[in-house]
Amino acid sequence: MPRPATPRPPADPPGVPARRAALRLLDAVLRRGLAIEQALDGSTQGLAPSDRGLAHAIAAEVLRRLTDLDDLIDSATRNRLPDDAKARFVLRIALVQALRLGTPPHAAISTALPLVDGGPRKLVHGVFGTLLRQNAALNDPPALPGTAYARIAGNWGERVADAAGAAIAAPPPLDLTLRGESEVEGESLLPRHVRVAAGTSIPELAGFAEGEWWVQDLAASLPARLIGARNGSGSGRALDLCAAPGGKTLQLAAAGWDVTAVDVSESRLARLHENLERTGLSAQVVTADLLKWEPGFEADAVLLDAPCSATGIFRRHPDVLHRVRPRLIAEMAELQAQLLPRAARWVRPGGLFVYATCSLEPEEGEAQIERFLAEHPDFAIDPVLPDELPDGIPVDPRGWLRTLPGMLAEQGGLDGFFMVRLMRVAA
Ligand SMILES: C[S@@+](CC[C@H](N)C(=O)[O-])C[C@H]1O[C@@H](n2cnc3c(N)ncnc32)[C@H](O)[C@@H]1O
Repeated sequence: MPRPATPRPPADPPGVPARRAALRLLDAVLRRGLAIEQALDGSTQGLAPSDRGLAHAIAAEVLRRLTDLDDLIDSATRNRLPDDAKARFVLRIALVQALRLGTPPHAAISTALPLVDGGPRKLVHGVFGTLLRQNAALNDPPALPGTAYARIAGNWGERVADAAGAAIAAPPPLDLTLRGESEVEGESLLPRHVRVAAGTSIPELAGFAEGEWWVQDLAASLPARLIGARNGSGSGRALDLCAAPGGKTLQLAAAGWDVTAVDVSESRLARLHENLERTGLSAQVVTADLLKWEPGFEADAVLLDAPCSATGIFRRHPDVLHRVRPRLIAEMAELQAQLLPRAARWVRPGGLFVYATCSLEPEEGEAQIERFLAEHPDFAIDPVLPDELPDGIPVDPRGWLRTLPGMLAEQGGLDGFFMVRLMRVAA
């Protein structure tokens, strides 16, 4: 006997699928501890690119404003909603659209209510309506989550933590690294750098299809700059370790190095291949786990852009403010401590070794290098020079570079990074 067909759930009305995807993204970050980028494909399957973009924008803005959104919600509920209550998630999505993203309130709430499913629709509708009637507003600049604020303030002081709050108030500008001498309109803070306004459409900008530039935060462009151009005769060999998606590989290749780029992630290396193709630059690309791989040669320059907690890139990836915990920082520090001495072995005597992380945590930067130098007397710091940097970024007296929230604030800021240039000297 044919089985009776299971009734299909009714299709979502227009506008709802993007909000449902935003809900899935927030669940992935806040309840499962994933990065937005990790969850994006799975959470937005089947959506048109514009809806995928909208889902991402809603989730990212909720994460920038989460503390203030929750304070508003708590001010309008008699019994505090649990942190993981569906109703709280749906209210965050509706409120952020009405208060931050310019969505008309009736559209924000009517596309959010279906997400409550069998839950308390009346409560969600009521809290949303109450807050809008009270002309509720979100703080500017936004408050960081308490744990993130305490960690930044503990490491770098309250001024830096306050600057981090200010840095997420608006999307940051976009930095382009130029392959050669091409002209792109915008502010240039270093040679081969141009800064364009947030929201600029990348594919429509002149020179994109021709591969004349690539998007790379100004701070992220500094480690490869510390290696510099390959001058003189012969082919200098550079190892770019943890290379994907390849911003630094492109810089090294454009500067004349014979680059071997290594990364363990095939999907991220696929983007590196696309980037090489678009820019017409070349590199040998190796898929390998650096804890096992051996290059079989000593390089003139080695760049290790180590995997890290990524707390320095919170402006574009606000999920790190919520999901990075001390345990993840400790795990990353352990991995870095294993990668550093391996990478160092592959630097020829007299060669350069640059270590970088996009983290605000001293455990992943300063502490790694202090320990490495104590254990490797054949390496010494080759201090970063002020004229290698944009005005307004100080070199640490110990010769390394630490970029922090608040630096270059008037020009739009830059990501938080640690980087150091070492030279292999005789032991
Ligand atoms: C900070 S990202 C690299 C960004 C890249 N350098 C750029 O400029 O585009 C760190 C990279 O380390 C890679 N990675 C993590 N563990 C690794 C390992 N054991 N061996 C090789 N690569 C690894 C990750 O796949 C990730 O692509």
